[in-house]
Amino acid sequence: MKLAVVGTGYVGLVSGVCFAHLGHQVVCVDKQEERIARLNSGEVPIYEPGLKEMMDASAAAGRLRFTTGLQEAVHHADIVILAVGTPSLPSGEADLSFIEAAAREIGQAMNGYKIIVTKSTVPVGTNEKVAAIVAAHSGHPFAVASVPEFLREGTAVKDTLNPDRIVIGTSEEAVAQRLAELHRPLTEHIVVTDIRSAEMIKYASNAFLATKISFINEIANICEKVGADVMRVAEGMGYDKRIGSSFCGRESATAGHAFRRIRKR
Ligand SMILES: NC(=O)C1=CN([C@@H]2O[C@H](COP(=O)(O)OP(=O)(O)OC[C@H]3O[C@@H](n4cnc5c(N)ncnc54)[C@H](O)[C@@H]3O)[C@@H](O)[C@H]2O)C=CC1
Ligand SMILES: O=C(O)[C@H]1O[C@H](OP(=O)(O)OP(=O)(O)OC[C@H]2O[C@@H](n3ccc(=O)[nH]c3=O)[C@H](O)[C@@H]2O)[C@H](O)[C@@H](O)[C@@H]1O
Repeated sequence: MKLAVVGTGYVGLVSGVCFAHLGHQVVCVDKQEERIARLNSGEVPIYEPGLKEMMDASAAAGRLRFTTGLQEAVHHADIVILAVGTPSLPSGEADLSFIEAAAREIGQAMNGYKIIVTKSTVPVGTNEKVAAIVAAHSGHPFAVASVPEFLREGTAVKDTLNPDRIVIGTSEEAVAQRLAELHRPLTEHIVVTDIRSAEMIKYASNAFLATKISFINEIANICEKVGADVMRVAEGMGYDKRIGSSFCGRESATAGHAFRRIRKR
């Protein structure tokens, strides 16, 4: 398939490289000229095991390009993937200005039917906003879909090529089939649902992981008071398949950006 990925941060770069690795024709776009120049010279701005090797191989095979030209990338693509940042505002709300600007630019660049996929982590209702913005700037037909990303920094390539599940939110059967075809080589666990449920799955998953960390921190406080060893407590709990051992204490105690975003709410 012909893909454009808008945003070459952690999510966009790793997704673009992995889709090219799977044999798709991928054009990655970023508005940062220096970042694109570095990527075009083979320099990878982040370290993820396997990423550079896959990027070099796909670029050499002509399946992967980097550009600042969003219009040419959109013209090339059947599927346009939005992977721009959605940082927290001081209020704790997600800053959707990058999403909105990218949707506007995609609308202006449209030259025919496209499936526009949001991979960025966005609040429920955002894909409807994206659709409204694109429609306001283009007369061409298009569909929007929510395909949230669950990768972790440090294991991003492994997580992308072997995800626990892929979630596809769309209101159109043909779009679901196309996106399922794109992701089928990665996993058999493909959850197809409506757009709002897909957006909610991402937020609910982040919230649940944050809850696990908060819970074990509270248990750690109690352990200190009663003279118990929280690591052994977490291990003893974690063997229970209903509970599981991940996000219960093995990692450091400083949570990542998505956790902080949830905690502020
Ligand atoms: N980093 C992570 O571990 C994960 C992040 N996410 C979500 O994925 C989204 C992207 O995250 P990151 O890749 O970490 O963000 P990032 O901030 O590292 O990268 C975003 C990139 O998009 C570019 N960009 C912004 N507007 C643009 C435009 N109009 N045209 C072209 N390029 C544009 C920026 O220059 C930047 O390079 C966020 O919503 C984040 O919450 C989801 C799962 C994991
Ligand atoms: O933007 C997003 O939505 C994405 O960002 C997150 O990334 P992040 O919030 O940075 O959180 P993680 O990288 O998953 O890290 C969680 C943090 O919790 C900490 N942690 C984890 C487990 C644990 O038991 N204790 C603990 O303190 C880790 O050390 C880490 O700092 C996730 O990795 C993505 O799947 C997520 O959806």
